[in-house]
Amino acid sequence: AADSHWCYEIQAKNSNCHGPDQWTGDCQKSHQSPINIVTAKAKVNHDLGQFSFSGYNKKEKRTATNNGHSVMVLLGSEASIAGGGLDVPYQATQLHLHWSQEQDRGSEHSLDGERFAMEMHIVHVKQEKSNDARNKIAVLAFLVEVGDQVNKGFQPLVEALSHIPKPDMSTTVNETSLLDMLPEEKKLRHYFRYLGSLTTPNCDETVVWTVFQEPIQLHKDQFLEFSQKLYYDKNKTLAMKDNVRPLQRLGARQVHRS
Ligand SMILES: Nc1nc(-c2ccc(Cl)c(S(N)(=O)=O)c2)cs1
Ligand SMILES: [Zn+2]
Repeated sequence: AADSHWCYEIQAKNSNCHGPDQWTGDCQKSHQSPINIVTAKAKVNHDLGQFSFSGYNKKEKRTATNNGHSVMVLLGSEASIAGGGLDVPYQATQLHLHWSQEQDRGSEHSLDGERFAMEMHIVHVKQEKSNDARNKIAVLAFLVEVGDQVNKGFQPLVEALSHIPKPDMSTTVNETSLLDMLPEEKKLRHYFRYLGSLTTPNCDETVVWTVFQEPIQLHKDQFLEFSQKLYYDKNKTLAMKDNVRPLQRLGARQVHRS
């Protein structure tokens, strides 16, 4: 029921769902995400080499869904990553985003206290079984900056948003390649790495995080579509925005950098 379901602070104010400080599962543990990354304290690790992206350049029709917390694009495991200091290859399963309406509070991670307009997460899972559960999932996190440059690679997703205003609605996204949505590959050499969790319940502490230094550029109008076309609820009373978990304590963890 809505009372027991998890939600973001912006929703908890007006309904009896459980906001971030009431999230259960692993959400109250000590290796949580997101975090603020103090870039000067990140330790250079030369094992953090370049990523090799496979299937990221394939133009595919995909399904986008409003799942009541974000817009999620299913990636049907035809894309995968290797390298980037990861122990084995990981298969992409989905991408989704977090955002606000303001340009400085829509990202989940922050860099030296700076927050961005949005954050895109491409979620991957390990191809083979392994006993180490701490890195079962690999999320590639891209910060998004807003400017006057149209991001052509984002356009198919932006155009799909008006077809999925309410939770549990899905639509087809025309040919997009993941690579077209990202900063150019040679700028993806610089990234931060740490072990953390899902930023949504049950906040499982099974994620090896990669936060790229180079932001994605999006046009202001493309950015505004997310908070203007999507809703958290079926009555379209609450626009979907600020689907951002508060910062978590780093604790004894070390952040590394490539
Ligand atoms: N129902 C939903 N699930 C998610 C989700 C699932 C897996 C992962 Cl890994 C994440 S996150 N933000 O940690 O990347 C979010 C969002 S909304
Ligand atoms: Zn996410």
